[in-house]
This record gives sequence, C-alpha cells and structure tokens, in this order.
Amino acid sequence: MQYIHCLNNISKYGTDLLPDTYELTEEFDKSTGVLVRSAAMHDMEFPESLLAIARAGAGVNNIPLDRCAEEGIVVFNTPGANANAVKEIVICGLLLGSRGIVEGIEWCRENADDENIAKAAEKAKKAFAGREILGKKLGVIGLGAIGAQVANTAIDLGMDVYGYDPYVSVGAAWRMSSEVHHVTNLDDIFRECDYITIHVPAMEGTIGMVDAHACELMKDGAVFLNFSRDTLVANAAMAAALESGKVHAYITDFAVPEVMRMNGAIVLPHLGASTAEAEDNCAIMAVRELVNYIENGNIVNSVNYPACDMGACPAGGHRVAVMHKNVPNTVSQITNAFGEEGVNIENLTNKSRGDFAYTLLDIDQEAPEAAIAKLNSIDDIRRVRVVC
Ligand SMILES: NC(=O)C1=CN([C@@H]2O[C@H](COP(=O)(O)OP(=O)(O)OC[C@H]3O[C@@H](n4cnc5c(N)ncnc54)[C@H](O)[C@@H]3O)[C@@H](O)[C@H]2O)C=CC1
Ligand SMILES: O=C(O)C(=O)COP(=O)(O)O
Repeated sequence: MQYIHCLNNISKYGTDLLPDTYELTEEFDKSTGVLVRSAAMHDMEFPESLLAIARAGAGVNNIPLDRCAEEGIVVFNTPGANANAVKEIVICGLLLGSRGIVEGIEWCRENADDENIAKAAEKAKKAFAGREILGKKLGVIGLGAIGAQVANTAIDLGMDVYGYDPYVSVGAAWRMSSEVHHVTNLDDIFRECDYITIHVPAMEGTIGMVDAHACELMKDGAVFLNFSRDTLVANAAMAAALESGKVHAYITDFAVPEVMRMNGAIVLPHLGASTAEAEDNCAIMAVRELVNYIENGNIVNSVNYPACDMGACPAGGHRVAVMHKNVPNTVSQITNAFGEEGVNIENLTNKSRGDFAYTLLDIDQEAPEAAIAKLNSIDDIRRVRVVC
C-alpha cells in the first residue's frame, strides 16, 4: 500500500485518480507521497518513506528543494495548470487599478441604510471616476505560463503590451502574440509602462527585484500588479511610492502586514489560483505525476530532479531507480554493481540536473539484494529504489 498525505485541501478530482493500492493518510510520518499547495514545508522533517512531493500549483518557494534532492525526494509542480485562473484575476486587477471600483463598493456598503442612496450615488460617483485600459502600455515581467496569457489577453483588450523575460521558453514564445513588444532591458518596462504586472518565481535573483530604483523609474501614476509572490516587491519602496503618488495603486494577491498598512494597496488573500477549474487541473496533474513516479520511476515536471521517462514498467519486468550526485564515476559504479551479480541491464537512462542525477535501469531479473546493498553503500548515492 502507498500512503499519500495531503498538507492542503486537494481536489477530489485528483485524489480520486489514486489507484486502489493507494490510501490517503492523516499520518505524515508514514507517507510515500505528499500533495501540497502553499503549506510551508521548510521547517518540516521528512520521513524515510517519503519518495515525492507534488505541488498542486506553480510556485515551489514553500518547499526546501535542495534538501529534498539531498534526501532523495523528488519535488513536482504542475506547470500551467492554474495559469488561466491567474490570468483572469490579473485582468480584474487591471480594472481594479483603473476605476474606483473598490472605493465605490465601499461607499455603497457604508451608505446601505440611506433611503436616498440612489440620488446620493449620482452625486458621490465623481470621486470614483477612473481611466480606461484601452491603448495604455502594459509591461509584463516574466512571460511563462501566466505572463504569456496575460500579455495575449491584454492585446485582445486593446492594450499596448511590452514583455520582458530573458529566459523565456520556446513554448511560451510560440504561444505569445507577435504584437507583444520584446523588451531586453527591465528598466524600460518600469520607465515606459502605465501598468506593470510581474509573473516570475520567487527565488534568488528575483526576490526584491521591484525595489526603490524600480519605483523611482516608474511613470507618475503607474499601477503595479503582483500576483506572483510578496517577496518580489520591496515593501518599504512600494509604500513610499504610493505615499508620494508615484504609484497610483498596488494590486497584490499577498496579504502581509506591511502591505496592509499601505494606503493605496488593494489586497487579496492569495486568490489567484482559487477557482474550481484550477484546483481540479492542478490536483489531477499532481496526482498523475506522483503515481507515474511511484509506479514507474518516471520523472515529469520535477523542479529538483531531471526529467526521465522510460514508459510504464514492463509487464513482469524489473526496474531500479538510483538518485545520486552528479559526479564522475557514479554510473559506472551502478552498472558494475549489477554486472558483478550477473545481472544484464536491458535499458538505462541517466539524466542530470545541477548537482543531482537520476539513473533508471530495466534489468533482466529481480534486483539481487547484494547489488542493492552495494549501491546503498556508495557515498554519492542518495536513494536506491526497486520500482518493480
Ligand atoms: N497568485 C497565485 O495564486 C499564483 C501565483 N503564481 C506565481 O506566479 C509565478 C509564475 O507562474 P507561471 O507563469 O505559471 O510560471 P512559469 O515557470 O511558467 O513562468 C515563469 C517565467 O518567469 C521567467 N523568469 C524567471 N526569472 C526571471 C527574471 N529575473 N526576469 C524575468 N523573467 C524571469 C521564466 O523565464 C519563466 O518564463 C509562480 O512562480 C508563482 O510564484 C502562480 C500561480 C498562482
Ligand atoms: O500555484 C501557485 O504558485 C500559487 O500561488 C497558488 O497557490 P495555492 O495553490 O492557491 O495555495
């Protein structure tokens, strides 16, 4: 039996796909696989039984990726599965930053008991007048699954769109409208655009990238949208920019105390991916990745181990997975360990990613205990698993 622990609510459409040999468990300590959304995992200790963590979503900054790699735990995410949900809320954010919608709603609530509210509204509304997004310049920082969709929809809405992403994938570039202007200097986005939206992961190199310098460059009355992560924006700089009127509105999906104290921030409680469709899509993809890894040793959409796919375990066949450091002489030690026991390797895939590597082998007989013991004794090997 394989035990799966959910650290957050995971859609039933995903967990219903778990085979009969899997059971959802409340006990983290006996889990083979973990399904998670935004639960903080950095301070957690992982049980020896844990093979994989699947993040039903995009951002993995809540998971200690390097420590997981060291402990032979594969971490997956679900690229693109919630991108449409985020795109739609970003479009909503553009409008929230353009029109006095939030203030107008607040005014109506405050005046709910006024019998003459209709007349009062006609008088009050001039305080909530806004501007249109048609023809305005939108800067998109990060043109991955979400950024590319935001750029395309903004083009459809008649905006003039500028995109910046030095690492854009070929797939995302293909999906993006040719009308998106390609920007190679981030400062130009800050300098030129009326609206700016950021869609990059929070990691070394992006944390704090919207700093005092960026705010200083922005056009007077710019609107900044952050549906990616709170840490991308330096809060003190944004607070000052809002205070001075440099930034007209800061629309963010991250309710942190510093932001709650900012005048001019419109704050949502991390709602970007909270649609039924996105939750179902993410859960389905996460469960498929987890089961494919546990059953076949295949790695699809991992963020800390290389991709590796040898198809389904051959019927009646034998497969061994070895997770190891990406250092010289490891693959030969692995093949020797089997060779010395008279085992023939029928298929072998070896892939690396940064400091770690993965070797998946189909062998012609049940893996001999002596070979497995030998592999487990090698320093640079992190985990050896008989898959089937
Ligand atoms: N508010 C919410 O509920 C949600 C928030 N997110 C956040 O949005 C982020 C992006 O999600 P996706 O578009 O699905 O990810 P993605 O991986 O498809 O796209 C990220 C893009 O950022 C680019 N990038 C990386 N470093 C960059 C830099 N320094 N400058 C410019 N571009 C850079 C990459 O090349 C990639 O194209 C996630 O990492 C997550 O933090 C994602 C989903 C839901
Ligand atoms: O996918 C992401 O990166 C998100 O931020 C969505 O987070 P959630 O699954 O709603 O906790």
